[in-house]
Amino acid sequence: MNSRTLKRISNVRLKARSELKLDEWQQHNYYCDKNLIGCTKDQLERIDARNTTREEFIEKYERPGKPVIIQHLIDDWPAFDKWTIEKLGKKYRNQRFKVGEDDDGKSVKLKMKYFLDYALNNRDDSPLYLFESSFGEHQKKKRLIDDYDVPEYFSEDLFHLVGEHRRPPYRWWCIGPQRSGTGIHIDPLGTSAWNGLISGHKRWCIFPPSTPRELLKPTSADAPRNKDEGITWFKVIYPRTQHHSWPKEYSCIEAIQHPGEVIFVPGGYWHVVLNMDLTVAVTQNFCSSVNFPNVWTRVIRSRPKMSKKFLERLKRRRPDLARLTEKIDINGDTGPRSDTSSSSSSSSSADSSPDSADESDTESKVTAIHERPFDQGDESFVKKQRVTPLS
Ligand SMILES: O=C(O)CCC(=O)C(=O)O
Ligand SMILES: [Fe+2]
Repeated sequence: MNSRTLKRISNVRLKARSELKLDEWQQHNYYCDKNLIGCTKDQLERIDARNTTREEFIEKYERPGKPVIIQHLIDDWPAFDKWTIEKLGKKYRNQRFKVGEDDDGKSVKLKMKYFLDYALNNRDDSPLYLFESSFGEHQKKKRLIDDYDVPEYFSEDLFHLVGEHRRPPYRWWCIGPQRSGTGIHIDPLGTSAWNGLISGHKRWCIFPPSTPRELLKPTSADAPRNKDEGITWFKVIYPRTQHHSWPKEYSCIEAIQHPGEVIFVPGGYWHVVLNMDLTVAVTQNFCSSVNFPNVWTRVIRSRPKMSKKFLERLKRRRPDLARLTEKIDINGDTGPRSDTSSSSSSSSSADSSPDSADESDTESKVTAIHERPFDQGDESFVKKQRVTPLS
């Protein structure tokens, strides 16, 4: 790493993970542990978008809530040409992208040129991960939007109805160095997600919504100061999932996502990701008429103000769904909530919406996943999280 990069990175490391001293970023020597990224186990079903219609996808995968990898869905994206490391390094050289959050929930940002130097030349156990959700609101960074299209399968986007400034964060552009990743979680507000990989390889483990969180979440005892890192999960929990004593009904669905593949993660499913090499990807979360009942329940609970606006808009534009809300038992158990127990802070100013009085502005995908562990007692956890009011 260039010495100027190192200086910037040291600052960012201290802010983004204040629980780690600078010499602790490499304490486990995972850089030398090639088993973690050498895995080839891959059981997830693939479908070919060239012979699967949108209706078929919805009936066979979205409605039953079945994870799947879709091939040839994004073959025509300009991103494959535009998002090479070399071109990104030139086009966005001095643009600052989010690589973490500080203890006050403020975005920690880094210029592209420093991040790429770091991404290619670091030996951190769990490197910083560029995870940017607000690119749509920036003069220069919003050019990224021209380089991809939301695939037809996922084109229904009900949160669009509440307006761009009110809706929860929903799209993330990501560059993940080798060994970086996302700890085990469920996506926020019952939304489902698709993740399109442009380059590199991602290792995924996915578990059904009924899997008990105690089985899946590393504790502070398992991994002091590192319990929420993706790589920690693969070190600590993954081996347990392979043991004969692991309950069959909670079997791990493993996949290696290759460039050009899109993975579909239905709402409610636990998932954890490790970048096996340098990856570039884009991911979006969505509320469609299929997952609407689950999403509605959670919106009511954690974004009460937004739910009013949402209902008002639904009445005009989707009266069928507006009527459906009257039949949804919002107190009923609709499976596990989105998991935010790694969250310790509210979303960045760019991510926060006008509904700041809502219970869980913190329930953004960004804050749900990509920040420091929160090691305090349950009481402060509940107060600070404010995302699991009915837990
Ligand atoms: O790191 C990844 O690619 C997975 C991201 C993810 O699951 C999420 O943002 O919800
Ligand atoms: Fe996720």
